[in-house]
Amino acid sequence: MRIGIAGITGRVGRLLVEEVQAAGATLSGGTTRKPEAASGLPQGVALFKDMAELAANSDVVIDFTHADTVIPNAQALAAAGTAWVLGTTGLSAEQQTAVNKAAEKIAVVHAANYSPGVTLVQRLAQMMARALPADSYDAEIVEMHHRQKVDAPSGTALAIGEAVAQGRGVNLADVRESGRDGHTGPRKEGAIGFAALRGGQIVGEHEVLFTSADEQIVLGHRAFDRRIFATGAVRAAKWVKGHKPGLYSMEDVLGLPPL
Ligand SMILES: NC(=O)C1=CN([C@@H]2O[C@H](COP(=O)(O)OP(=O)(O)OC[C@H]3O[C@@H](n4cnc5c(N)ncnc54)[C@H](OP(=O)(O)O)[C@@H]3O)[C@@H](O)[C@H]2O)C=CC1
Ligand SMILES: O=C(O)C1=N[C@H](C(=O)O)C[C@H](O)C1
Repeated sequence: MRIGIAGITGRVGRLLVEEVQAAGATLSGGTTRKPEAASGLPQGVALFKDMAELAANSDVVIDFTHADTVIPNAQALAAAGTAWVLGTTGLSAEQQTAVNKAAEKIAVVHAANYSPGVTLVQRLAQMMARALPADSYDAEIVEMHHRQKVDAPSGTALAIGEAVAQGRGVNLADVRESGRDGHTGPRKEGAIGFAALRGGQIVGEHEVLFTSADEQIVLGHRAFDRRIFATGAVRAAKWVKGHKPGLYSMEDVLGLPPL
C-alpha cells in the first residue's frame, strides 16, 4: 500500500518516513511548504506540490500538520477518494465539521494521540467518570508539552476531557474550565478543569485527577519519544485501508470493544 505524509518535514513527519519504511509499506512521498527543509529526508523521497497531488498518488495519507490545513486537506482527500489518518490537533468546530464531512466520502481515522497508552487512558478515564459521582469527585486534567507547541489545551487533554464528560453523561462544552485566572470564585460542581504547561522539549505528559474530600485517584501517561505517535499512526494507516467511508478512532484501530 502507498502511504503519503503531509507535513513530512515536521517533528512527527520525519519519524513517519522511517516508520512507514520500517513497516514495509511504500512511501509515496510527502508535502512541505519548504522544499529546502527536506534536505534531511532520505534520498529519493518524492515531494508533491500540494495535498491533491499527494492524495492522487497515495492509498492513505497520514497528516500531522496544522489546523489551518484541515479544511483544504479534507476537500482534496475526499475528492481523490484517499483515506486519511489525521493527527493534527487544535481544530475549530468548523474544521472538525470538514473532517466529519470528508468521512462521508472516505475512511478517516482521527485521533489526538496515536499512542496505545493514551487510548487506554481515555477508556479508563471514561470508566472512572462513570463510577465516581461528579458531586463528590472533582475532575481535573493537566498536560505539559514542549515550548514549540502552538495549541492548548492539547488535543489529548481535550479527548480525555471528552471521555470524562461521556462517562458523566454531560457535554464537555457545558462544564469545561480552562486556564483559571483572577478571582474565579469557588469551583463549580461537576466542572472538568484543564491546565496546560509548556516548557523545554517535553514530548507529551497528561494526567487526569479525580479528587474528593477523602481520596484522590491520578491516572497518567508520559510519552518519551514521538516515535510512539508515528508507529501508532502507521498502524492506523495499515488498518484503515479497505475500510468503508466513516470516521474512526484509535480505539477502533486497537479493536477495543464499545464501552
Ligand atoms: N495525534 C497525535 O498522536 C499527535 C499529534 N500531534 C499534532 O500534530 C501536529 C504537528 O505536530 P508537530 O509534528 O510537532 O509539528 P511541526 O510544526 O513540527 O510539523 C507540522 C508540519 O506541518 C507543516 N504545515 C503545513 N501547513 C502548515 C501551516 N499552515 N502552518 C504550519 N505548519 C504547516 C509544516 O511543514 P512545512 O512548513 O514544511 O510545510 C510543519 O513542518 C500538531 O497539531 C500536533 O498537536 C503531534 C504529535 C502526536
Ligand atoms: O504537539 C505535540 O507535540 C503533541 N500534540 C498532541 C496533542 O495536542 O495532544 C499529542 C501529543 O501529546 C503531542
